[in-house]
Amino acid sequence: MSFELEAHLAERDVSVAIEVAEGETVAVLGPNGSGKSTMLAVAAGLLRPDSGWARLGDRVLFDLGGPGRDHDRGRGRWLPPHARGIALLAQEALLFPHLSVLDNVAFGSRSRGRSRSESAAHARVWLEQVDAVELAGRRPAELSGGQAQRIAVARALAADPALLLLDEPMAALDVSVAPALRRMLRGVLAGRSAVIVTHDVLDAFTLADRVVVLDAGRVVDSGPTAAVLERPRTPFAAGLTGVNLITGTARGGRVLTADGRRVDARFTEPVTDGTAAGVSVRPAAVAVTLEEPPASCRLPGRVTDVEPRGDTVRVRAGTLAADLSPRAAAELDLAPGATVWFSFAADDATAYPL
Ligand SMILES: Nc1ncnc2c1ncn2[C@@H]1O[C@H](COP(=O)(O)OP(=O)(O)OP(=O)(O)O)[C@@H](O)[C@H]1O
Repeated sequence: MSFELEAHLAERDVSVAIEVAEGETVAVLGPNGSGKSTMLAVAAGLLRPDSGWARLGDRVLFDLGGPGRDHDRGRGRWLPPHARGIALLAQEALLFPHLSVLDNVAFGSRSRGRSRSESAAHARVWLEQVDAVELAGRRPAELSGGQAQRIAVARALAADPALLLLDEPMAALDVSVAPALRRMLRGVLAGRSAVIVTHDVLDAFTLADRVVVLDAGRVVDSGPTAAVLERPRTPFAAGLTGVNLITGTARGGRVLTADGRRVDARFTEPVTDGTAAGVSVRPAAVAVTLEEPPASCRLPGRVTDVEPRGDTVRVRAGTLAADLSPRAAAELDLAPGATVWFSFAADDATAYPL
């Protein structure tokens, strides 16, 4: 079902909105404290905002009024968590420790009055979906973190939620088990309306149709995953994908930075002179020289960091980064504080309106 939410919380300085189309998975990304968990808690009914509203399908989940809202319908409505048709999956699996895996997954169905055998049969179907049938008889204490999270997914899905909320489901797991869980989630999220909070850009690329980027309690970017992450509008989004973001103003088919540098790049779409524009360029496409190069895209910088990364060396100067071969880095003999030039070919840089 489609989902729409708007929430304003003065005490937390959070004011956010999100839309999820029917069958779509939206990833919510943002630095610590940007409001991701707050947004999920409001959607799940665990936290009441000062104002805002939400609907799931054609049902109003809450309507506490707010800016631009027609207050005559459903005013003051606040459905409790269990009446929303929403399942929230937390970082930790939070299984009932005294119940077997099967009974954990069957719990919701049992508490809705279905028979024991019917609930168990239903639970087995969901255990199959998460590839964990063989764990049915175990207690939560006998599961690994990854296994417990699979069971939590089965339990959440067994309630047949119209919307699934996932709060960093991979965060508490060992990196070695995350890929298998990510694959499983990709299967169960297909065609389902879901919101996933994550710090991991790989989750966004693998699982989400669209992303919403939060910063300091506001939505600062949203759109199709590849467009938002490959053409970032914020330093945070650029940092997630590891691309350089250079911002400025469009002028005569180029981008003019605030300190007067001209950057040539391929524009993805026509832009009007004078409007804000961004340029993204991968660190691997950036060269570093000591002398000012003839390249048309060149920016001066003072080295802040030189970091070996396997077969490349990342050289940073403030927000600019370049990946050099170890040999090139050694020849330049770079150290923090050195003054250098970063340059790249216009063909390697993408410019877009901000
Ligand atoms: N229980 C609380 N009481 C008051 N303010 C809170 C509470 N929890 C969070 N906040 C504040 O609300 C804002 C949003 O926090 P929130 O936890 O939603 O961010 P987040 O993006 O989920 O962060 P993280 O990535 O660290 O989990 C922050 O300013 C935070 O300090």
